[in-house]
Amino acid sequence: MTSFKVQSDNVKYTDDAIISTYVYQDTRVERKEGQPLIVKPIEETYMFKTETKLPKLGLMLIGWGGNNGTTTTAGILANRHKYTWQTREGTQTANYFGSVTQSSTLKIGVDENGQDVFIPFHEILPMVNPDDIVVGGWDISSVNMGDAMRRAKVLEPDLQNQLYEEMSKMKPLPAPYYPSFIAANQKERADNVLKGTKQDNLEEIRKHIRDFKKDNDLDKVVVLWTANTERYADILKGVNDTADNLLNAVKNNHEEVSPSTIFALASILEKTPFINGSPQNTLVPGVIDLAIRENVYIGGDDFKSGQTKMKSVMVDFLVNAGIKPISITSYNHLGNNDGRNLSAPAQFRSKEISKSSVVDDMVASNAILYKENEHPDHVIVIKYTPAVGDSKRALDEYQSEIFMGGRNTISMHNVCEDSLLAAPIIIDLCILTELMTRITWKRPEDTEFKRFHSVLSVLSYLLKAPVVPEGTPVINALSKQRKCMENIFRACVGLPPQNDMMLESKAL
Ligand SMILES: NC(=O)c1ccc[n+]([C@@H]2O[C@H](COP(=O)([O-])OP(=O)(O)OC[C@H]3O[C@@H](n4cnc5c(N)ncnc54)[C@H](O)[C@@H]3O)[C@@H](O)[C@H]2O)c1
Ligand SMILES: O=P([O-])([O-])O[C@@H]1[C@@H](O)[C@H](O)[C@@H](O)[C@H](O)[C@@H]1O
Repeated sequence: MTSFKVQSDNVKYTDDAIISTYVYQDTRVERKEGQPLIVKPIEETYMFKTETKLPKLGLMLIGWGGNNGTTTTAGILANRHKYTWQTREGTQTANYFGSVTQSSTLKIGVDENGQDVFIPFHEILPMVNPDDIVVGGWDISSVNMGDAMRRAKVLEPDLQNQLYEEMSKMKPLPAPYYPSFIAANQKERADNVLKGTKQDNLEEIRKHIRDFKKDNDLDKVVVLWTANTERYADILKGVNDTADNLLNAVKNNHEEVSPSTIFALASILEKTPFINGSPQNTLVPGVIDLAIRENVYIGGDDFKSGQTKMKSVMVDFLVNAGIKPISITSYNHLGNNDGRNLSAPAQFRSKEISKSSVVDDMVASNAILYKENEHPDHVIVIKYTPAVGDSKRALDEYQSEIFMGGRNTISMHNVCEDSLLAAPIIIDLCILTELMTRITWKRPEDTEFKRFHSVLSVLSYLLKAPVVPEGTPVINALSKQRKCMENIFRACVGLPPQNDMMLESKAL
């Protein structure tokens, strides 16, 4: 339900859609060697159509029995049942804190007194209520969700006890397990494994998706990978470089096709969006090629939940303040199973790549501070320390060059409760991906509305290493990512972008 109505000739509300005409204002720059930049304001008119009927939505988690999967499931159930539970600080009520759609707001405008008016983010456009999401999924561990929640040791016992009976009835579907892709220390969990060839696995997973949709009477499903971090797959010409080659590679049981890529293919072939919450390169070129061909949304990589999210704020602030970060040392230790998996070099390398690339756009934006190809020293360390469990400790040091050769050092200790930070992000990824399936666009002169590009870069705010359409820029600065998402949704209801100029309170 939305709590506002836009009064404008550019917005039409029909029984089942919101249709807006939006003038996109931007600037185009012409660069000529040795010449001043020529900067031209441009205007392009778009039309957006947002279907307003909400579907019955399912979320199929791969790695359902993990810390993130069980915490996400528990959080949705606790909110749905409005559970409260005792903690040392007193009675706690279920909430969706950490979810940008459920617990953040956006400025919709100013009132007659010039006061800002804010609405809940999820009211800008009709979005599915997370309480209503039906959760299911797969795990190579057969443990039911009640026992897996207990194994995760994330939630307060009083809440676990209230959820246990309902969650213990939830059993994960079997999944493909190809040992070379995750750490050897995960082998002992793998007692719920699909047998047969990769082609058999692909067909079985496709059937799982169809059955889940039918058995729960769902209109739509989103498939999301929150299983363990895999090693990178080699990108091989003739194997995973195109859709047809990749589908052939599956038929040929090729070693380089990972479980996560099998899930991505199955989702796409079932016309179901697929999101990769981990850092490995699940979305190989062949997957992207197939998603485009089948007009299905995909997104990734790697939830942006804690240490990296903070980094994409800190570096944005420093560089935009004209301060030059010269070293970023990011260390963390954690004791959950993800940390155990990451203690293996190949799996750590996947995470190191996604955590390292997060400052590139901010550094590249300031040629005053950084010469071409100059970067801050950037070190990533992750250590497995069982004693801290899911309560990951991140210790970061930002050393920067300041005025007249001075040095500024910012040290930060950030206790990121990994799953309590990741679960709301998983919920947002599900809700926003579903929303995007209801938004289409066209130019006024076009006859048909069409979907956005299959690679959903609008989800970047939620991801450490955003996958974007080929040839388009990767944005990591958190403020830019949030503004992009918010302003696209504002455009869908015919509103201009939030520009924070507040001229009405200056040009007095
Ligand atoms: N803040 C965060 O927690 C955070 C942030 C970013 C990314 N991630 C990523 O999310 C993922 C999950 O994190 P977690 O803490 O829940 O880990 P976890 O180890 O608790 O859960 C992963 C689950 O995946 C299962 N699994 C492994 N391979 C599988 C396969 N092929 N098919 C189905 N299930 C499989 C495991 O049995 C396990 O239950 C990891 O890849 C992690 O890097 C987490
Ligand atoms: O999101 P973030 O806190 O920067 O990154 C986290 C890493 O620091 C952590 O080691 C890993 O276990 C989590 O999966 C997550 O990726």
